[in-house]
This record gives sequence, C-alpha cells and structure tokens, in this order.
Amino acid sequence: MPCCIRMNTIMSLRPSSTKTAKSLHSHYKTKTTLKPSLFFLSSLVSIRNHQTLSLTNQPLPRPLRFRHHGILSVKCFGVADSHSKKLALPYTRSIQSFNYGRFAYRDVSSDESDYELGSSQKEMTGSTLDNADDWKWKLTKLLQSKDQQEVVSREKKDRRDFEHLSAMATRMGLHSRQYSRIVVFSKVPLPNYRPDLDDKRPQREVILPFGLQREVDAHLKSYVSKKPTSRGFFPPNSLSRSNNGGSMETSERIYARPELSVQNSVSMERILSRKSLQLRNQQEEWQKSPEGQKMIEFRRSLPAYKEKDLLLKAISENQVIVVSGETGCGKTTQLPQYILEYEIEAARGAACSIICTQPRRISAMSVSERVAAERGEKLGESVSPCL
Ligand SMILES: Nc1ncnc2c1ncn2[C@@H]1O[C@H](COP(=O)(O)OP(=O)(O)OP(=O)(O)O)[C@@H](O)[C@H]1O
Repeated sequence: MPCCIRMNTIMSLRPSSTKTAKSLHSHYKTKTTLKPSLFFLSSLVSIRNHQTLSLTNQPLPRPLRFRHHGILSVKCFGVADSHSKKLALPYTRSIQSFNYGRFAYRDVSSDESDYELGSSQKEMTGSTLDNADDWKWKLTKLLQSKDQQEVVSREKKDRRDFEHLSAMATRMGLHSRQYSRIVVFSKVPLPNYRPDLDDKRPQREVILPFGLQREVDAHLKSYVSKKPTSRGFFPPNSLSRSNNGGSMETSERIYARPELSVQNSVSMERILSRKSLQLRNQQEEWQKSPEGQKMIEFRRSLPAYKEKDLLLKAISENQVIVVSGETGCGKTTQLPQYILEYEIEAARGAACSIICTQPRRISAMSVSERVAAERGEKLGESVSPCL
C-alpha cells in the first residue's frame, strides 16, 4: 500500500536534530517498516552531488547534507516494497527546469552548515498558509501525472489563500484561476469562464424569446439580398459562403455598403487578393515565431485538433453542420480559426467572413480576445467583437 510520511513527522519523533541523510536513514529504518521508494524534496533543499539517494542497508558513501535555502519542506513517500533500493529525486530536477530563482536546486559545499529540518514553513516565511505543504505535494503530483490535467478545490481556505497558492503554482509552471467558489490549478491556460464549474449554469441558460428565430431569418434574408455579388471570385473548394470584405463588421456598415459595379468588383477583387496575400504572410510569420510555435503546440493539444481535417471537409461539403463536443474541446475558439487559417493559406483570407455568436457580451469579448491572442494579433485586426 502506498503511503506518505511527512519528514517533519519523522523529525518530531527524534529527541535531537537530524542533520544528515545517513542519520535520517537509520532513523527511518528503525521507526518504520516501510522502504521508501520516492524521496521527495521540496524546492528548498539541496543534496550534495546526488540525483538519487540510497536508503538501503548499505552504508552511504559519505554523509549527504541537506541545506536550507529559505523554507523547508521535506516529504518521504514510502511503499511497502522490500526491493526498493533507490530514492529518485524528481522534484529537485523539475525545480531546476522551472527555475525557482533563489530556491533553485544547487549543490552544497562541504563547508556549508547543515540545516535543522524540524523548522516549520510558517516560521520561515510568516505565511498565513497552513496547507502549503499539502498543496506543494498536490501540484507536484499534478506535474508528474501524465493523465491528470488539473486540480480543482472547493475548500474555503484554498479560496482564502488563493493568492499564495497561485504564486506557488506559477513558480511551478502551472496556471491557476478562481471561479467563484472554486479554485483550479492546471497545466494549460484557463479560460475566464468554466461552464462545467458553474453551479448556477442551468439557471443561466439563455432562453430564446419566442419569435427570435423568425426575426434572425428575416435579417439574414435582408442581408443576403443586399450583399454585393462577386461571382467567380470564390473557387469551388472555398469554405467561404459570403463576401463582405474580411473582418467582422457591424450590421450598419454591412448594410451601408453601396452596390458594386462590374468595374468596382474587379478592383475590389484586386484589393482582396492583395490583402489575402498579406494575411498569408502575417499568418506564416506568426506560426514560425517562438510565441506562435508555443500557441500552436497548445492548440494542437485540444481535442478539436484531431478532428480538424474532418471538420473542414464536412464544412466544404455541407451547408449546415452540427458539431457537438465536450466543454473546452475547442468548438468556439478553434473551429472558426481552422476555417480562417484554411482560407488564408489558400490566399482567400480577405474574402472570408466568419460570424460567431455568444450569448453574453462578456463572453463575446473574452472569446474575441482569446482568438486574437491565439493568432498573435491585437483585437480589431482579423478578429473583432461586435457587441
Ligand atoms: N480566455 C482564455 N484564456 C486562456 N485559455 C482559453 C481561453 N478561452 C479558452 N481557452 C482554452 O481553449 C480551450 C478551448 O476553449 P473553447 O472555448 O474553444 O472550448 P469550447 O469547446 O467552445 O467550450 P464550451 O463548450 O465550454 O464553450 C479551453 O479548454 C481553454 O484551455
């Protein structure tokens, strides 16, 4: 059975302070029948010249020294496994890669003094957090887990201490956000709103007023009858089904556009074609940049990405498609981008208009901001909210 023993629990059993891993080992051996398999050091302890620490019956090559760098928290996780020979130090290594600044792992020279392990974190930092150790453990487990994406807590004290916990998560390379009575720590950036964590969501569902659908149809018909026709501009494989000149626009601006004459239409095509090439260059530049690469990596991790080709095919072959997917899979932020990117790559970007509806102004704003950020743009370039 896996179990977890806190070092400070072990330490409190000892009448005198423990200074070396060797004495810790002998203490550990006599006080418990568990063989430790994972030795978990917090960010603030260094072990000289060792990535693994042997805690077997063999004597240690020489005493290993723990050194305190600010706050101390040490945990031992043991399993009742007599074959366990080595204690890996994964956390120490991950600290190096997450760059903990002054808390980063470093070697301790032999002339440096040992640290008294029994001191509590509270005393060291003056922090009001009484569960920092638990959280450090939880977040480290999250980082180590391949399957787990996030940790969710509904504890009042975690909401109270959110700022501290959030700072800790940031130092560990994690994202955090508070949603009303819930705090979330995640490996991926968190959205402004999480419907799955919104207890009041059923009451917040938007109920469309009777007749709204008919009103929308009438507006659409009116728009379609007024929109300029530019036949021949769209190749058959284009995903675009309208031509209003690029980015989202207000209905006033759309209706205010004058009818285009044939000559106007030709020069408009030239303008759109130039703009399309410009969009393609911009998109390629962004995708090659380090930030763009990072964003692409994140976007590819979303479930929608696996269906990208299928979706584009379905859109090109059908007038109406219905997409259903789990919350957060990328329906809102990814699908429109797949279409736009496809059109931009085909040098038709300027002629592609995509309208996304959101039930609230705040979500319209937040989605627009997010999509613009994913495209490496400022709001108002190819993505504009229309409130
Ligand atoms: N404002 C944001 N900031 C950071 N990340 C975001 C933001 N909005 C969305 N994301 C990320 O993008 C992913 C896809 O979000 P998106 O809104 O496209 O999902 P969805 O399938 O439309 O969800 P829902 O069904 O809840 O509307 C989210 O899981 C989240 O990780």
